[in-house]
Amino acid sequence: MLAKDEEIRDFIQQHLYVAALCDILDTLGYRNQAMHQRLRPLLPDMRNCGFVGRARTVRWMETDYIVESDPYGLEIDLMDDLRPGDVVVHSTDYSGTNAPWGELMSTVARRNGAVGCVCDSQIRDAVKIIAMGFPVYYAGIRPVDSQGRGRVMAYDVPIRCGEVLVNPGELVVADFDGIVVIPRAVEAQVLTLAQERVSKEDQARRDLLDGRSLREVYNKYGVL
Ligand SMILES: O=C([O-])CC(=O)C(=O)O
Ligand SMILES: [Mg+2]
Repeated sequence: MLAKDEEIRDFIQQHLYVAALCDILDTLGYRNQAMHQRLRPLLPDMRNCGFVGRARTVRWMETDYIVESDPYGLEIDLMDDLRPGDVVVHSTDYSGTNAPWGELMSTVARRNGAVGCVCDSQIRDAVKIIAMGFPVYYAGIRPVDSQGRGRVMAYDVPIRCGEVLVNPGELVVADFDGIVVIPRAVEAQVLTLAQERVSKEDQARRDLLDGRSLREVYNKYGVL
């Protein structure tokens, strides 16, 4: 991530959360930016299971053969090309035939500075990834290698993951509630509006604890 991106990441981590970002995207007409609820965090610490980073997208294709000359192909090239602040985002594997993410992928990703992975497919080496503390969101756990089952057709291309179209470089924010993808065109606007939203929620919470009715508080701040 660039210095500016590091500031964005710190700002989101300190002040925002996924639900607030989703509400702001709703108001801007982007109502389908939250990934499907099948994608859940692997890390058991619900306060520290997420991440903020930029999408490195991976488009998979199911296969039933091994390419003997280079069984992993572009999958290896992408991993070696990861940079600080990246989030690896794998396209959906509805059949769940393949586990492209595991402990070694987590190891190289972290070493290269990547902050997380969304694998809308299977993962393996789950206990070892938890021990490492690398944030992964996954659709299932299954101990089968990708070799001969799936192949990366391209990376850094638009993909579908968790029923959301993800473009390379888009901001991906994950916490215990789930994962949201913020389109580039509205990124700055979303961050500003989400901050206002959070401060309204803070005021609403205070008023509720002071004994005001939900109707009164909702009428005053317009947030829920
Ligand atoms: O082999 C794979 O693709 C996944 C895996 O086990 C690892 O990353 O350690
Ligand atoms: Mg492994």
